[in-house]
Amino acid sequence: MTDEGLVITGISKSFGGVRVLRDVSLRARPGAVTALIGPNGAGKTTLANIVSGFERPDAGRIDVSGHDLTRRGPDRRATAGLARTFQNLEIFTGLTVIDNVVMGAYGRGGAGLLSAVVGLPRARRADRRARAAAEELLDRFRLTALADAPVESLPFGQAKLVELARVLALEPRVVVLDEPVAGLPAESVRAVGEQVTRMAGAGAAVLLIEHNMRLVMEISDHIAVLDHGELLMEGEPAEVRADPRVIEAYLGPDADRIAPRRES
Ligand SMILES: Nc1ncnc2c1ncn2[C@@H]1O[C@H](COP(=O)(O)OP(=O)(O)OP(=O)(O)O)[C@@H](O)[C@H]1O
Repeated sequence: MTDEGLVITGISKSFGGVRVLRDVSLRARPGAVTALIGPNGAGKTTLANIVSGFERPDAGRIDVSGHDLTRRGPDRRATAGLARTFQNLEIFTGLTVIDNVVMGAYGRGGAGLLSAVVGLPRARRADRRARAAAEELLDRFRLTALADAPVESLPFGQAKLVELARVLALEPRVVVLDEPVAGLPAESVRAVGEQVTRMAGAGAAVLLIEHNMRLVMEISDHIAVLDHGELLMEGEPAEVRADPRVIEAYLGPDADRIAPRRES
């Protein structure tokens, strides 16, 4: 069976009688970057919370790789191959850069952290594998020189890269990234963009929530626009950028100045 990636069907959600999402359906295909954009308060993070199991929808369902996960908690979704980053930095302070990434590599299975701590032989093998995977990721993110630095000593941009490397170490099939470049300097934005493209290139279904339109237009294969909790439209970057409804609701009249998608 072909992998369906992330399929969001008919999601609705209200908080205290206020409707935040109304019948939202959306698909993030494996091997592609699907962006979810829209004005502040449109409901993007709420949808990400529902996808990752931190909020329950009032209606609708969430499928990952053909499995209905609507009633599953975040842990069960992680086992099904779903990973998520948050608007705030989620790193393990008190650990080094490499140990942060190793934690991700443990998360994808093997002997588990507890048996590793106890020191079982199988766990030692898993530990070596996790370390090798983490070293490779640090190399990819150009963080090798900082491997043994305490993660909290890093500038925000680099700490964000560590977070992304940890998520990649999970080898997720579906990744939800909530504003991964907010507050990052241009150089880190480029590095994150490269890695997100690479994640999709490796076959992951990426759902990218982001306000940086230059990045969105450059790395997305498909864009969905949420406005007041409803899907306004979806399409390829060029279509979205030119759509009068999207310009009116979100992009503004300078939309044509946003860089087009790089042809590969
Ligand atoms: N737990 C909650 N209780 C009550 N209202 C909430 C809750 N979470 C979100 N909301 C409301 O739901 C609406 C959508 O918020 P959400 O954070 O999903 O939007 P967003 O599109 O992610 O915005 P931004 O781009 O600013 O991050 C907002 O009006 C917000 O105040």
